[in-house]
Amino acid sequence: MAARGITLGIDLGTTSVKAALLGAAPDDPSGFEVLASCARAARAEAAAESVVAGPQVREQDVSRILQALNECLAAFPWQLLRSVVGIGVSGQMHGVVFWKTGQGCEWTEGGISPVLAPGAVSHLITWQDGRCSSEFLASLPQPKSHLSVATGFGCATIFWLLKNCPEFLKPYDAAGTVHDYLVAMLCGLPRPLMSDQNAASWGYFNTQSQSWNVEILRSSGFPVHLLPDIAKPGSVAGRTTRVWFEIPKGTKVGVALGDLQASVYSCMAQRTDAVLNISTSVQLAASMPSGFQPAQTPDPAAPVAYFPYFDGTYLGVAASLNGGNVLAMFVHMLIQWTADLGLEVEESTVYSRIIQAAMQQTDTHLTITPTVLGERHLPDQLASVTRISPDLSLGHVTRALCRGIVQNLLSMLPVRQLQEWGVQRVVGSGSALSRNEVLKQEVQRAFPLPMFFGQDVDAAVGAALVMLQRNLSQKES
Ligand SMILES: Nc1ncnc2c1ncn2[C@@H]1O[C@H](COP(=O)(O)OP(=O)(O)OP(=O)(O)O)[C@@H](O)[C@H]1O
Ligand SMILES: O=C(CO)[C@@H](O)[C@H](O)[C@H](O)[C@H](O)CO
Repeated sequence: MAARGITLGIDLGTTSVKAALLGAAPDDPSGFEVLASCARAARAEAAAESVVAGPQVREQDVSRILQALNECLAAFPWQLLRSVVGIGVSGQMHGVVFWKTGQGCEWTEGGISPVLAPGAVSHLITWQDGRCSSEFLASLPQPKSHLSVATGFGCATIFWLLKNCPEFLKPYDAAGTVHDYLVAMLCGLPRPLMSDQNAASWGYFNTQSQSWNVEILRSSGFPVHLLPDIAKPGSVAGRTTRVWFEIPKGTKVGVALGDLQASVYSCMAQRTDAVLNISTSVQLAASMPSGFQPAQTPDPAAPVAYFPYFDGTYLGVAASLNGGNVLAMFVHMLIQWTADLGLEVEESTVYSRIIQAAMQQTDTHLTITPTVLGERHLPDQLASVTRISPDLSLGHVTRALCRGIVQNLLSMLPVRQLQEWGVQRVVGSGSALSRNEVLKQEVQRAFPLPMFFGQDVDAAVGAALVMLQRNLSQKES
């Protein structure tokens, strides 16, 4: 087993935290090997901290996220952790967490080495947060960016807090995504650093000039001091300030990446590959030709967005809000109905039974449009079920739900468009896909292109791979 030049990748996802240890493997066609990996459910959903926020709020408790991370790292062999020379971090995009500089975390004694615990830090207000209504978003200034602003985007959330509960922001002087927060804490950064991947996901960021829309924001009273400094994705943010789970003090930490870009990086072997990632949400992404520049005005009705990737390139992305989370909602509904009938059933049993039932039901007329959470380009269009026949078995419903998730995505980014971009093959990733044979079948049925399925810790592997391939030989920027 390789024990030199190991990189650690961490992905702070919506449902789970994942970590992977990677080593160089010159004899493998990929050039790397995954030495160990681990995933832990974060179970971080929390009630809103701000009293005015309504039922659409989606917040997560940062201490739960860090606890899941600690569990992942504790599960790795210490011999491998000792050889870590770089840490790459990615996570759920768009969301925002606030903290007080110098007091954002505490290092508590946890056995062999100190453990990171939250200090003066808010909840994470996630990308799934729905507090910004269409009317509220329409009242915000027009961004000078090719990306429009949706609910759950950091800058929209900050505007909402500013207008509805300005007191909430008072104790804090720094903000970032939750993965920017982790990087800032590991390195003791005096000001958070953010890659353009995450900055674009907050809104009011111009990817061409690589700058925030500071004037537009300032003239609307936005607290611009909360905007992080920008750094290149793939560059080094700093070095760890202490030994952490046997990882030596002074280890390089990369600027945090978006989970979308990190997943794509882990499995896009060629520029002609498209990546289909199904985890909590779903993304279908392909490389834009080098030199591609998106139109400079936002189009809120466009189902495809162009997100920054590496080295000034872009990904064309259909990012659906309705993916594995819709299946998870269905599973929780079944558990609740069963409980209402006086019975108890385990979540894992429900997943395996519904998947088994749908494997028996190879086709269905039932049609489910699964957009329970709306889509960013169609926030008010919710889910629907049509063509209901008397045979409404679990198998029919599960198959129709899986098919609906895939068809909804393809209605946003049709295969024809992928082919025009030169896509020749689709790589499937994400744990909602790898754990669900029915979803895989529906993906294979829907794509008239060769399909290849990757691993299920992709964003963590991507974050580690960026460190392995792009950082270790570079000087800090
Ligand atoms: N036992 C199971 N069998 C099959 N699928 C499952 C099972 N448990 C969870 N899932 C699916 O996996 C999804 C969670 O995927 P994952 O753990 O990759 O989330 P995540 O990485 O936190 O998401 P993201 O990276 O988008 O934030 C759930 O939404 C659900 O659809
Ligand atoms: O699914 C996510 C978090 O678990 C998001 O970060 C998505 O990756 C993101 O919404 C999308 O890819 C781009 O908008």
